[in-house]
Amino acid sequence: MTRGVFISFEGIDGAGKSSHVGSLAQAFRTQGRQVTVTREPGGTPLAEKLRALALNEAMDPLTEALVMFAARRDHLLQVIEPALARGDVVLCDRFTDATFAYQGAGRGFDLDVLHGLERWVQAVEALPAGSLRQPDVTLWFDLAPETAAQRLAGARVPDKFESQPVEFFRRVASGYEARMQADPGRFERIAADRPREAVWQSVQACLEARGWLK
Ligand SMILES: Nc1ncnc2c1ncn2[C@@H]1O[C@H](COP(=O)(O)OP(=O)(O)OP(=O)(O)O)[C@@H](O)[C@H]1O
Ligand SMILES: Cc1cn([C@H]2C[C@H](O)[C@@H](COP(=O)(O)O)O2)c(=O)[nH]c1=O
Repeated sequence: MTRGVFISFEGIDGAGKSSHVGSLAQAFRTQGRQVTVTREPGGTPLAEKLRALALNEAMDPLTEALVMFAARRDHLLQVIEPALARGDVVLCDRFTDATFAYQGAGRGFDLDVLHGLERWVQAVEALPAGSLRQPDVTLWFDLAPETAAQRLAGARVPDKFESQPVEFFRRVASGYEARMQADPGRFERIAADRPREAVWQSVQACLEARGWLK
């Protein structure tokens, strides 16, 4: 049976991730793969309710981190693990790197606590004890916060995170950088300051190089 592949998309708000999720899903389907497209926080009825709270209600950083990980646990068990067991390609718009970047680096919340939560939440039955479910590859759309803000200006009503100042997103970007340094083999850094077609070429090239896309 074909092995499932778990691909996450990361970056600051407005970096241009979501624009490529649908195109990548189509590319995999054209090659005969079953694809599950999902997002975090969200992806299940419960996690979507938690998403609405996380994106719209003020809460302290620990509460925010717990809400993100609670949504993730439900999403992993209900959607991601069954899809990987079926052999699907799972395209997930954000995963745990976002928690380290936003709650950890952005809010300044304790990274040790986040590592602990990661260990609890991402231990799943399909993996040996001590292993955690992580994406096979993480596409990090790297864009200057000023450019992302310009792209988002007027595009939609900003939520709690999108309303944060540029300084917050500089810290978030440094959080992504730190996650990449800690696990360089998993990350692909995509220069997102180029026209959409050039960014798409890079996305395809990364997945071709790993042998997942022909
Ligand atoms: N390469 C690009 N050049 C210029 N504009 C772009 C590019 N890619 C996306 N955009 C535009 O930038 C805005 C943000 O794009 P998109 O929603 O894909 O970003 P995102 O990273 O998914 O953001 P969020 O995480 O906040 O949902 C949209 O208006 C989109 O049309
Ligand atoms: C998973 C996750 C997400 N966030 C933030 C990042 C974004 O501002 C929103 C999600 O909105 P999007 O339009 O779907 O990108 O949530 C976070 O702070 N922590 C997380 O773990």
